[in-house]
Amino acid sequence: MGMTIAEKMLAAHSGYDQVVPGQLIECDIDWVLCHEITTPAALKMLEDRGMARVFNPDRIVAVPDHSVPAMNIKAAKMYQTLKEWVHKNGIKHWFDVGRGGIAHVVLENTGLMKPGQTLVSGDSHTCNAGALGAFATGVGSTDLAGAIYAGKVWFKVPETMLIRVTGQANPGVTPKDIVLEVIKRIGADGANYMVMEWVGDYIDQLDMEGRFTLTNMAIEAGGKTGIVAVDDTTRRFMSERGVSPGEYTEYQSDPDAGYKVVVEVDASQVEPTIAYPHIPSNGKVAGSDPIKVTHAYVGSCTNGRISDLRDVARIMKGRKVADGVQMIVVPATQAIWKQAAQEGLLEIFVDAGASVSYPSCGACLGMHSGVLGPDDVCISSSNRNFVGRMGDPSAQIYLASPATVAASAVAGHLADPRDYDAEGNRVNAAD
Ligand SMILES: CC(C)[C@H](C(=O)O)[C@@H](O)C(=O)O
Ligand code: SF4
Repeated sequence: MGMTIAEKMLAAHSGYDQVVPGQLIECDIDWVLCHEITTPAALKMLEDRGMARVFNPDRIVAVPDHSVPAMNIKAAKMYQTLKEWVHKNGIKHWFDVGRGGIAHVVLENTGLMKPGQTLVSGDSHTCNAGALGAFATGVGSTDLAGAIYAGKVWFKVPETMLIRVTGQANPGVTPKDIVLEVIKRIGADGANYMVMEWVGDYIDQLDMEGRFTLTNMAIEAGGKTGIVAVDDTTRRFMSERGVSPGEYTEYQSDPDAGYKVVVEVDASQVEPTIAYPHIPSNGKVAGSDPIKVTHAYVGSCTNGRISDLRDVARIMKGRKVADGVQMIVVPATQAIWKQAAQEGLLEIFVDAGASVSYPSCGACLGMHSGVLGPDDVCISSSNRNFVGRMGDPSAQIYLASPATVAASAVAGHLADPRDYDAEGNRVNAAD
């Protein structure tokens, strides 16, 4: 039987010609991504065993992002631990505060991580990098320690779910809506320990930013990772980052590859979707209920990219954030922040009455810069709406595309991005 892309990559990294789902392999890891939250525990484990070394200082990318700039002494210490380790071990790719941003988005733009490679990190959204046609997955601190020490991790070869998205999405429908629709259909555990491989003409036409949004959310369906095969869009993205096709391996799934499940999505039938509290699979059509919001958040490794900010600016331009709503916009990286400034997007947000923050995970996981209080209601472009995720357990989090967040911030309640056309003109019933 043929193999899927994921199986081919895992075989190539474990010395086999062929692997099958369920097989245990010892996998060579090309890249280890480290941030300040989970890396200190891994380093402590190694230290306690007298194993404090790194397999290859050139193959580790370190980016503090969750609790930086530090908001308390504990966070400052975690940052120090990461930084001291980086300097002590000569870790080559260090993106300090002011030079980085959210680790996943920093990494995708460096040109370091290439198609066909393997990546682990002590972070569940590591699946993000699968959009490059790579195998990227989150691991716990013990496996992270193993990867830092030996450049290897044990995996059980996952089954693969094929998600075929065909047709043209209607205006106002973004990759975030597509992935929320898929998670709604299959459930928050629908892809448990499976690779989610995205194919179809909708994916073929999708830019890299949209593909990252799709693979980023694999974990919200329980997936081991998300993958999009390399095509001209990927090649162009890599060459814009100074990497030519000769420098990486492209894998395609065989026509007779075995898939555990096939999910068919007609993009033309998908509507702008909002995931209601408290689980990302709780999707409903945007505009169904005008529930009042107190917070609107644009950012995260799912939707804090330049195309997301442009989409928000399209709707915010010349408008105001509704009274009673606190809107926070967090460009995912320094480079995106700068680009947004150059394009005048940040000015649009500020003029609208939004607060523009520095690149970091920010309020996405309720650590700083916009923690929610009791009974707050937030519409967010991030990826998780679990109880207590962004702060107080009584707060309500609604997940949506950046456009839906912007439309809701202006309206002061959950709203429909289709109320605006591609130029940002109001098209449906006026407020
Ligand atoms: C802090 C980190 C371990 C965590 C993760 O693994 O995803 C965070 O990034 C999140 O989004 O919840
Ligand atoms: S932006 Fe949010 S989801 Fe992404 S890594 Fe940071 S905390 Fe996790």
